[in-house]
Amino acid sequence: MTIADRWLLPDGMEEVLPPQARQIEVLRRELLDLFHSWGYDLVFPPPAEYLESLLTGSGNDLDLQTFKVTDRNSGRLMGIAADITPQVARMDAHSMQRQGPARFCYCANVLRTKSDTMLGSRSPMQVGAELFGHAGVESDTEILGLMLSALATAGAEKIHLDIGHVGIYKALLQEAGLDADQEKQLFNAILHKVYSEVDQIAARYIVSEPVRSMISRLVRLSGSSEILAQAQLELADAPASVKEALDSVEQTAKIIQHQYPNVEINFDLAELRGYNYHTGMVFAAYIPGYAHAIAQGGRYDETGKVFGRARPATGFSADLKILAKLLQKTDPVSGIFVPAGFSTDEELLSTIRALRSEGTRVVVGLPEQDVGALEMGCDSELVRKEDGQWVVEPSNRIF
Ligand SMILES: N[C@@H](Cc1c[nH]c[nH+]1)C(=O)O
Repeated sequence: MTIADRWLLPDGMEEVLPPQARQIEVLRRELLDLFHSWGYDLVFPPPAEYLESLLTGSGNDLDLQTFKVTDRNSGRLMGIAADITPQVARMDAHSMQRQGPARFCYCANVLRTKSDTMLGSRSPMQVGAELFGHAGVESDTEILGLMLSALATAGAEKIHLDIGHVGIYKALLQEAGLDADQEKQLFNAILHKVYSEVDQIAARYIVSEPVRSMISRLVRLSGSSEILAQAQLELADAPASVKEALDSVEQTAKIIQHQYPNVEINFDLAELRGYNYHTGMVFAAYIPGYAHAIAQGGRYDETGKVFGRARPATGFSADLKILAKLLQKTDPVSGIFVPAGFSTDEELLSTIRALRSEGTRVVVGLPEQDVGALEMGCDSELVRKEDGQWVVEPSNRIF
C-alpha cells in the first residue's frame, strides 16, 4: 500500500474541512431552529437498524441504496440508514404514538451505496421535517412552506418548484392490468421520461384503449399551470381519485404561489422520482445553476401501516452539505489572537472570558509557536499596554 492509497477516501465519502465544516454547522443550527419555531420536534434516529424495520414499506430503490452489515450480537442483518424518512415514520407509528398531528425534524448522516448524481456524495447529511396525522392541502402546504422557508434561510433567492402527484400514475396503473415485470418496464420508461418507449410499452401490454392513451398523455403533462386544465380534460375518463389529485395539486400550488410569490412553480404529473414510498403529491426544489433538486419530498400515507399504525404523512429532506456548498455565503472566520506567556495575568484572563462569553473567538498562542495572529485566522490581537491594560488592535504582523 502506497502513502497515496492510505489517504484515498472511497468515492462519495468525503471529509469536510474548515471553513466548510463550520458553515455546515451554522446552517444546521439555523435550520433546526427554524423547524423548532414551526413546532417540529427534533429526533435522532439510530445510524443502523435491523433491515426489516429499515426497509419495510419503502420499496426496491431504498433496498439497493442501503449498505448491509451483519450484527455480531444477534446474527441478524442490519442496514445503515440511507434515508431518515422511513425511520421517522416508524418513530411516529410505533415509538411515539401521539394522538393528532405530530411534527418531527432531524439532521443526521446517512450512507448510500450509490450517489443520486454523477459526482455526488454517498454520505449526505440529511436534514428534513415530517408531518404526520393529516392528509390534505393544509399539511401539504405547511410542509412545502417550511421547505421554501428553509431554503430561503440557507440563502436561496430564486427557487423553482416542481410539483407532481404519484397517485395519478398509481390510479391509472390499477386500470392497466399489467404484471409485475411489465409494470417495472413502464415505470422505468416513465421515470427516465423516454416517451416513445412509454408509448410502445403501453401499446404492447395495455388492452384498454382509454387507459393506454391516458398513460401516453400523462407522461407529456409537464409545464406551467395551464397543464392542470389540460390534464383535467385529457384524464377525464380516469378514476375519480385522479380528479381529486389534480384538484389538490391546483389548490396547493395556488396557496404556495400566494404565500411565496417569487417561487416559480411547474408541474410534472409523471414525476415518479423517489424511494417508492410516496403515495400522493411529490415536489422538488431547484435553483439556477444546479441541475439536481436541492430539496425534495412528498406525501407517503401508507408507510406507518407496517408498524401497526397507518398515518397520513408528508415531509421533505435536503442534503445539508449541498445546501451549505451552493447557498451559504462564505463568512471569513476572524478572531482575536493572544500572545503566549501571560496565562497568570488576571486582567487578561477576565478580558478573554468576557470576549468569549459574547461569542468572540479568542485564540491563545502557545509558547514558541512560530506563526502569528494572521496565520491563526485572527484579524486582531490583544496587546498589553504600559498600564497593564489589554486592548484589541488590528493584527498586521506576520511572525
Ligand atoms: N426522504 C425523501 C424526501 C421525503 C421526506 N419526506 C417525504 N419525502 C428523499 O430524501 O428523497
